[in-house]
Amino acid sequence: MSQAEWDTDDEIEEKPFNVKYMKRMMRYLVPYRRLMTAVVVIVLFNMLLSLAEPIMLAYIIDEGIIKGNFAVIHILGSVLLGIRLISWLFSFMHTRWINFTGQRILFDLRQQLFNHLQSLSFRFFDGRPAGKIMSRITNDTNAIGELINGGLITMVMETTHLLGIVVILFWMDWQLALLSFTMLPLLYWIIAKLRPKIEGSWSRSRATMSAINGNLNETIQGIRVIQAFSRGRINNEKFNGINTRNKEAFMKAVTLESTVYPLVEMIGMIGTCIVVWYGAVRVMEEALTLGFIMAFINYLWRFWGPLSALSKVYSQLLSAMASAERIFEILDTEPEVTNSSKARELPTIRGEVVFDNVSFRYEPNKPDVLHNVSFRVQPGQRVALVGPTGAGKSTIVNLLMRFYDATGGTVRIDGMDVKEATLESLRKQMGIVLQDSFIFAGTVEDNLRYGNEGATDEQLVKAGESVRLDRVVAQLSHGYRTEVEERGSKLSVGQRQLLAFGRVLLSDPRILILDEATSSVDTETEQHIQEALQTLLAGRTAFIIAHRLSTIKDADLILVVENGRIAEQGSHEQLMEKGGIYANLVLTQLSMQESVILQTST
Ligand SMILES: Nc1ncnc2c1ncn2[C@@H]1O[C@H](COP(=O)(O)OP(=O)(O)OP(=O)(O)O)[C@@H](O)[C@H]1O
Repeated sequence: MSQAEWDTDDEIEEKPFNVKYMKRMMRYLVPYRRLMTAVVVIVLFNMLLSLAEPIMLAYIIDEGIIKGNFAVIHILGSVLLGIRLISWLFSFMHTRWINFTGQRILFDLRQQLFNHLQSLSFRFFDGRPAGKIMSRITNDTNAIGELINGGLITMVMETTHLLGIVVILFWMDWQLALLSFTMLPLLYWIIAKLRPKIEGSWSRSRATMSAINGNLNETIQGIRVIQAFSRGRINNEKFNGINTRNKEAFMKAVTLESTVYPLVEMIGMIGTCIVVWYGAVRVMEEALTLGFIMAFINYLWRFWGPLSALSKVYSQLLSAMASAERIFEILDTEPEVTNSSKARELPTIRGEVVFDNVSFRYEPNKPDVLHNVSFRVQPGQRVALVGPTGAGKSTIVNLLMRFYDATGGTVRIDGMDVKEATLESLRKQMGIVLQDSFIFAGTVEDNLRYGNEGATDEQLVKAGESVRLDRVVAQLSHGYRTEVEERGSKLSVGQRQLLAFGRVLLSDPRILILDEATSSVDTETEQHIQEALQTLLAGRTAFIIAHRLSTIKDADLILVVENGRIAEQGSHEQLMEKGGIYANLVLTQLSMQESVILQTST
């Protein structure tokens, strides 16, 4: 599937039947093959029982009611009742089993997708909207689950039903059977003409519904910006447009459906009328019995049900094909960054980091964003990455964490190429705190333990104290057990930052990466963050994407990144002496600070 399909608003709802996908979907049934075989046997047996009913009814009429033979009425009546009871029991069993296997298949598929998604590299998520990935895991798995579960059983059941009815009708009276099928071509024509229109409207209704969901999602996520820009009225109009399209598509589908199905029934009725008329003549001629005609009409009525069920399963099948393609595309995407065949555990590291002529590009056909980057960091050194926005600072960090693999050159930690280390042993020894730290739903404690589930309570409290989180926690209603809600929405930006520091401190990484704390926090929190930082950085190699002069000045090594290159490197003093880009940057910052001081003091 092309990237373009991820980018479009409407996903293709149906695809032609594909044997390969079908076989692959059927594989999910394999673990439940015994249960499914039992279901098919029961369903077929039930079908045979139900096909016997009209014939028995005919016998009751002809031999019992007309001839006044109560024994026939009693015996066959009891048999009919018995059949109903058995059918009910079997239906109960097969519905339960189908639901059970259906849920299991959905469970397996969702689990497989979820596990796989977690192993996929950043590049996969770069170009794919989260909403669409989520919809694949929920809607598309449902579509597949419904098909391999209910749909296939319906197909087996209704095809046998249909065949059984046709055979019985021809066996009873082939001329009458042919006569009753005279309406079939008309019926076929109507269904073939109108069904795609109905399906099209339903598909539009679903597509507009997903646009409604997308719009709602964006509105809730972006409510602050929406209100700040007073976009309410414009957004209402936009939503009104999508909402109207959804309503119209739904109304069209319902109107078409309510026209087609009575039409189908009416045509069925015409077929039945022909049989009644012709049958009545033959009953009067005593060529056929009343019971016979009743049974014939009964079978005829049953003929339309399977036809309509099968046509529904067919469109279900085609939409499951589209879902299968999307799901298998995800499952077939191999993680780009993986453990190589000769990957080794990275022993406890000292923290020496070397970038040796490293180049990198995010996409194969795009230009490099890093060009021949080389530097060496000694264990325990503090490195500040500075440079304009888009220069490549985060990219350097991404390569160190192996979120992506360098396209040229090598990244070495303690002399070992990171590509030769197992991902887990590498990332376990690294810690990262981003500018906007992601906090998970759960308690403060859950978030702190995220990188070290086995930490003792004392370690937890100590980590909290070390990063000044204890003062925040003291104000919370349930201390460390306080729920912080999704994304830590109950905490301020600064508090979230301290929590993220605590989390990383408890995981005790050897190399630490920090996207320097935001400036959007108050002076007191800022001071706490600075103090927390000192504890956090002690004894570790640290990479700081630095914006504040104080952090930059204190660094052991400053890397000035510009246009994907290390334009300058050295200590503050060395770079100031050089009088290049860095010195200019510092002078600009200082003059800005001075002018702010001057402005506030006048
Ligand atoms: N996932 C991505 N896919 C494609 N291009 C990307 C991706 N991430 C970053 N880039 C591009 O790579 C270049 C370097 O980006 P990077 O995020 O490393 O810059 P930065 O120096 O960290 O910037 P900032 O200070 O604004 O965070 C930019 O031109 C950016 O557009």
